[in-house]
Amino acid sequence: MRSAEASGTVMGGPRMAAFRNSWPGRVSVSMLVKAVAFGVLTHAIFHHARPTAPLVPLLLTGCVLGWTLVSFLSAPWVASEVALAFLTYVIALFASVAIYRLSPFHPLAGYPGPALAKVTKFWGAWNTWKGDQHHVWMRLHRKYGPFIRTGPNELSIVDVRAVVDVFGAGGIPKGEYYNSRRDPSVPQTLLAMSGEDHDNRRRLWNRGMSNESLVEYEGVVVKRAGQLVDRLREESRRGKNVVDIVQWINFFTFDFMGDMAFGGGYNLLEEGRDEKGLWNTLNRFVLATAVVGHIPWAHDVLIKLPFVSHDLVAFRQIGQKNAAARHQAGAEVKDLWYHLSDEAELEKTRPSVRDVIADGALAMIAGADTTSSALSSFFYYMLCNPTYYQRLRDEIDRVYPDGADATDTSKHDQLVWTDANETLRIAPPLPTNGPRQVPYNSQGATIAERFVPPGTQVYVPPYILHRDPRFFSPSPDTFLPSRWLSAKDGAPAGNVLDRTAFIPFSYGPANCVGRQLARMEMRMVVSLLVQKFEFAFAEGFDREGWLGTVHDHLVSTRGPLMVRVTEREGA
Ligand code: HEM
Repeated sequence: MRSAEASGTVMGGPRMAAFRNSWPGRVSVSMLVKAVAFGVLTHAIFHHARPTAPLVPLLLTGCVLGWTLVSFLSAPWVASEVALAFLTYVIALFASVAIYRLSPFHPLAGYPGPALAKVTKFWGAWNTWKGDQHHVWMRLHRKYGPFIRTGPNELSIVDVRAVVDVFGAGGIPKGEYYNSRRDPSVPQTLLAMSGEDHDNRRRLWNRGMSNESLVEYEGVVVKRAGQLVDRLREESRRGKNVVDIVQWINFFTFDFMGDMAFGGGYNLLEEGRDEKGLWNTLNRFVLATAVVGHIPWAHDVLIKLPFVSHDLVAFRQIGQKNAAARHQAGAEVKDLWYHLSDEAELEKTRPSVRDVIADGALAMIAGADTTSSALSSFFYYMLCNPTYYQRLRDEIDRVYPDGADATDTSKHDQLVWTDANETLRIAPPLPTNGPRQVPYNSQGATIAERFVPPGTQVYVPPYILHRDPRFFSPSPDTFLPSRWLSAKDGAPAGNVLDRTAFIPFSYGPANCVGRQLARMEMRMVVSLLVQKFEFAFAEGFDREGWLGTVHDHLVSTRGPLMVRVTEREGA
């Protein structure tokens, strides 16, 4: 039949046309075999060459190439045949990938996990989109144990030895996940760096977060915390005195980070509303980067789609604009910018403005959203636990009697119940944190005494580690601040069985550089607000439902937390 068609002897007749369109009856088996072979070959090439960033264009090129070749080899052909060949090629390609990832030949075959997770990273992207990655992984760890496969080349490990093996000095570097979050038009931020580059940039950040620097920033916290009290006082004097405490805390942390990082620029507390939608932009930015982090190869393509890129670009621009303005203005105070740009000229070479601007958006996200998340959770758990709330208030009234200045940080070491450890344990602001990646060009790594092959991304998720009875017992799922008290504070000892498992600020050389600042901020705000106000859940507020609004988008985002706020007598 093919030779007759090719010679043109039967071309064009109506019966022939009908016959031609009646595929798959007349499709040649050899053509299908070729399509399958090309699909498997494309997989083999991709597997070997490991194209990361531009995978999509390569995939498409491969598809088109396969299509053309199949079409050519099975010529003469008709459109329906080519369509079927192409479809067969694509199915064969994806089937080959899926079979390999599920097979005993895959290097991670020995690790348990759901089939979908083993086959595609879209599973992880979907969980992040929904915001419940921490809950999904928790269920899997409870089913399968400390090691689970959460992606084709990805593990989540809940073992205290992994904290040291992964995050400790000599641990595992950052990889594709962090690179994909990066704006290709600007230099890398501290967050995405590893090795020597990280050490060099981190030295500047460490200076900006040293004890001396924190003393400089205290005045800024005091000013903004005072402004927060004023605004809540105004609200408490209004009719229903019900406020969304999450929103006010957001405003506080955003304004404060703006002051500290860029010498000022945001005035959300003063305006009492977020007219420019900064928080929404921030939240969408956090979500977009978290989803893209799962599918790094898609970043270069997604970034070009206006509805995806809008928030990524908008937020980066806000951070970079403020950073540039601060650079122009020069140093008035020794803010974070002063240290990051080495205005004291302590380094051999000063970082370029572009380098410092790159850390602009990072400072806002890393500093504002995290602290806001921790403070919001603190208020939530405090209000859910009236006995704890009473103890906290008694302590603050004792340490700062008769309305004494509750911003006095010299008394912070007397604040036992005000410490936020239990909130950071039960609701870590980065519930699953970011992964590290065993380098491709390595021999693999040993993590918690198990071999992990090159290229594997490894998570050690704080949310799950913190609720593991091997490390926090009894009642790891219960908010129990007394577990952090030592015997001298009158608490039963032994509730924190292994402190290395407590990693809300991560661990090792790339742990949170701002943790002392965050703790100082939290103690100050809690002391001041609890001293001045009485808080209670607003009537009818769905307190159980609020937990469902907390989403794991790398940094956790949260919905409105409606509380009744009343001024305390004599406050
Ligand atoms: C309660 C508040 C905070 C929490 C729970 C928190 C948590 C964390 C965690 C878990 C990491 C490691 C991220 C990773 O490995 O991918 C991190 C890194 C970082 N944090 Fe925080 N953070 C908080 C507040 C702050 C503040 C106030 C700043 C100040 C700007 C800050 C700046 C940073 C920076 C720059 C890094 C990157 C460090 C590096 O890669 O060397 N954080 N934080």
